[in-house]
Amino acid sequence: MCWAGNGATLAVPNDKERDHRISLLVNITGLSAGDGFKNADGNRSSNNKKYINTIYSTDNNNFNNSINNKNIPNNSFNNSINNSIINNNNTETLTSKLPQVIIAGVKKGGTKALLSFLDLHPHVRAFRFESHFFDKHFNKGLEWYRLVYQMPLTSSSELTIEKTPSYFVTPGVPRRIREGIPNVKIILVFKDPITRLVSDYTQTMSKYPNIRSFYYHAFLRSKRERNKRSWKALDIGIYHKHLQRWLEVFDRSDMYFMSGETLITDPAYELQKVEKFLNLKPFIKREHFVFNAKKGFLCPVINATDITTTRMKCLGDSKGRSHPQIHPISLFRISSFYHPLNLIFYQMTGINFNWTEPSNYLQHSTASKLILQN
Ligand SMILES: Nc1ncnc2c1ncn2[C@@H]1O[C@H](COP(=O)(O)OS(=O)(=O)O)[C@@H](OP(=O)(O)O)[C@H]1O
Repeated sequence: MCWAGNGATLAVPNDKERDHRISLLVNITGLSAGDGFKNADGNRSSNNKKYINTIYSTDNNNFNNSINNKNIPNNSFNNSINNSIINNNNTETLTSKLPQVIIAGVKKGGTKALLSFLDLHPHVRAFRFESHFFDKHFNKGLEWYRLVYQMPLTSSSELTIEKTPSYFVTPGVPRRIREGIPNVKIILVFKDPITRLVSDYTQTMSKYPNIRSFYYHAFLRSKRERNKRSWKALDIGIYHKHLQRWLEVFDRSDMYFMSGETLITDPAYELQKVEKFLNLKPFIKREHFVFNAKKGFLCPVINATDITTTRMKCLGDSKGRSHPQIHPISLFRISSFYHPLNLIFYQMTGINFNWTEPSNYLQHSTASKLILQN
């Protein structure tokens, strides 16, 4: 199994699996191998083989485009498909399964780190893209999700896992997941909403360098645009509000809440707890993670049993960005907003995440004395 870092190599299937995928698509679409799928404009694009090859392109954008441009008749997915392949040793049938585990958020909580660390486990197969099936593609049907969206071929002992962080905040998603995959387990990684917010802002800055200041977004924009939507990034951190929707639909025992902070400082500890939650054989150890000074994070190592052949696999550049400095007074003000909401969230989850208290942001600031005195 190989982990695709951000924008890095995609797990390309072997020939056998690729041929199998092609025949599968030909079956479910009713097209012959020479026919082409139509793109969004109704023009025939390329032949199916080329289409499949595009799916397995090593470029994430190509993958997403090929999925978005496709125009496959919906009802053809209602047929039940004999989707299986014999593994290389001819010992077991592998099938594409709907995910048994979904990492449903939170955005910037450490979801990619968690997915890639879990993928170290020999009985886990991570789906490497954010499918957005339950929030954006639900009308395409579960078979589309499972087959056309390329859930990996797995044996009966392997778990398929995917992550789409926007699920956490999208109303309707918990119920869709529950009804679509009744036995699914949900994992949520929570980070201090302030760190999460700054991380989110940093990501937006990297895409739109001319974005207005953090201060503007946090304090001015919502006032000025009182009747419009307030800053969405701020809303994501109102965890108890979003979690309520999940708890109305899922048993607490089917959900695992993780600390994004511990995932950074001691990933093995968190991963071992997840192994228990998923009834996986214990596998992940502290030796699987080595601190990389350049990255500033613990990175997973492949082949951790033999130190001479280990290889570090840090996450890509978009994970672990350096954050802009935000004025402590701004942080204090936002923290004062989140703090009472965090307490409700701690009560709801039964976990004290111990996130930074508002006054801590002011400890080294002269302005703090003024604010605390008044
Ligand atoms: N080992 C390791 N290496 C790098 N980064 C790590 C790691 N563990 C956790 N993290 C944290 O993951 C944050 C990104 O979170 P997500 O993957 O959930 O982001 S996203 O929602 O998919 O965009 C990312 O946020 P930023 O620091 O803002 O980049 C990291 O803090």
